[in-house]
Amino acid sequence: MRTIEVFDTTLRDGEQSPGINLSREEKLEIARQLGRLGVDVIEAGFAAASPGDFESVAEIAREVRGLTVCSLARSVQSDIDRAYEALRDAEDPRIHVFLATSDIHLQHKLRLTREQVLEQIDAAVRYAVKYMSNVEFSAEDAGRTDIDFLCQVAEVAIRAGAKVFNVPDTVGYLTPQEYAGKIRALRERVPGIEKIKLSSHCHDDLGMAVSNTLAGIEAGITQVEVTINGIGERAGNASLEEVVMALATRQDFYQAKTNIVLNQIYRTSRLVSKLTGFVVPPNKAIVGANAFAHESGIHQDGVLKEKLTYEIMKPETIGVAESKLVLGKHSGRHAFREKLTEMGYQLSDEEVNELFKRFKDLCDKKKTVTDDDIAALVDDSHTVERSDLYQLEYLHISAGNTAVPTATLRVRLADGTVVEEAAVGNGAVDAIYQAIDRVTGGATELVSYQIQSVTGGRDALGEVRVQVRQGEAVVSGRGVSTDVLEASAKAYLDAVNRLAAGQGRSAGAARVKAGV
Ligand SMILES: CC(=O)SCCNC(=O)CCNC(=O)[C@H](O)C(C)(C)COP(=O)(O)OP(=O)(O)OC[C@H]1O[C@@H](n2cnc3c(N)ncnc32)[C@H](O)[C@@H]1OP(=O)(O)O
Ligand SMILES: CC(C)C(=O)C(=O)O
Repeated sequence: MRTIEVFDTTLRDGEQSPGINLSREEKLEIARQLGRLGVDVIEAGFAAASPGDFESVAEIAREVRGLTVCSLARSVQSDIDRAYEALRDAEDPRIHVFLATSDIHLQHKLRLTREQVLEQIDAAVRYAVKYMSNVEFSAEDAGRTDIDFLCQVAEVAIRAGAKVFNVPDTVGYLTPQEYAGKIRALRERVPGIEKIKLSSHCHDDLGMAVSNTLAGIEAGITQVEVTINGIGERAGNASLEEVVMALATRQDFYQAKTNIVLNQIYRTSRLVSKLTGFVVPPNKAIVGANAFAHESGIHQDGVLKEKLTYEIMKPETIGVAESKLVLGKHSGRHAFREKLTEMGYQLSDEEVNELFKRFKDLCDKKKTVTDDDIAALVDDSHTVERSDLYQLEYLHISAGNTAVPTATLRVRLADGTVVEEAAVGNGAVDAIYQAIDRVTGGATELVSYQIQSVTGGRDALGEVRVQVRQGEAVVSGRGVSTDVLEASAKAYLDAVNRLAAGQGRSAGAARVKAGV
């Protein structure tokens, strides 16, 4: 089994993402975590870019042990000098020299001929090798470089002393077959290439960075340049977690492994996301919030019976506690029952079926159904069971800053009779309560009214609690709904139902409790 070296460039190419600017302390924190993650090389920055970058590279070189620390440098002596100075205290330093090799870059950017480029590569690598033996050369835009010229470039760099030859698909242009073809051609045609490390560095402009990296490995790449969460210039780089987990999960296919400590992957991803401010999309492979979450009933049923049905890797492998069954409108009874059991409810099949209907109704109104929502549903269903003289069937409110608040409602009585009433009030809630009083015919006084959100977000469940008095009797009522006016109606009816069931306390005791 081959071991593929992981060269992490989160702190160099990753930081080149528009919108990311890490402080020295943040870079050091990430570098330390990359050490725990077990990467082989950290590209700590581009020392010549700024005094801040220089200091970051120097600090990481001083502090982080047990791996190679590297700095990028253009093919000019001043950049190589700065890289060397910054890496002076590293346990195992590497200078990473680069120069573009595609005709487009030569003609428009560098304004050099191919001969001049070969000379500059030779001179730069030889200059860097004077400082240290561990020198990497990158042929920038190798992806669009003519293969004959790329072979010449590799030959010159290797002859000058490069120990690593990197083949960047700088603009993410190649297909996996083309990238693998380039690697095979280099291996077949460049003398001495088998004695050095051959490296990939793929960008994601067409969404093929990971595929190209993996195709490169199939073709003989021995080092992969990657970033955490795939951050990097423009659309980003090949993501470390995807490449590493593809190798780990499909060892049968790739016959290759890495030194990465897999259970540090999730933690590293979270840290980089937090410090860069780049949120990981929920559907991101490996580290996205949904990567191990199942919502649809058929999948949840399968996972409950055997995780292998829908999980190709274990969440705990990458450091995620466990996979989740997310309850939503696509969920089925198996997962719903499992959730109720997990929450400590022991309910009959009939109760679960009844709750399941109400859960589905709630899912149509609410994007995410949380444990609190489910607890509220269960509590609410118990309320209905206890007091079922009046049940709300229909509620319509008309209100506004210039309209007279009006409530129209339909209530079903225990004997099946349906009563409809309408009333106006001081506000929408008052109008509802007036209309309910008309239905029940009771002279009921509202003692207290409280409203709160059960869960977070704009689609949260609202919970209304009321106390009402009828003569000497005072009772409480509770109602829950995504619509606070419906919750208000349900709470009042709950209280009225308790009164009807003779559950009221004496007004004296209630006054003490309610502080009235
Ligand atoms: C594919 C990649 O990711 S490469 C890395 C990209 N990263 C960065 O550029 C981040 C850090 N860069 C910087 O801070 C600045 O660009 C610096 C400090 C390196 C240089 O800044 P400046 O001296 O102001 O030059 P500027 O960036 O405007 O232009 C780049 C110059 O370097 C030249 N150049 C580009 N690549 C190389 C190279 N590999 N070797 C030698 N010269 C190069 C360009 O041709 C241009 O030269 P010119 O001034 O003669 O036209
Ligand atoms: C400097 C090289 C490795 C690079 O970042 C690229 O070509 O994308």
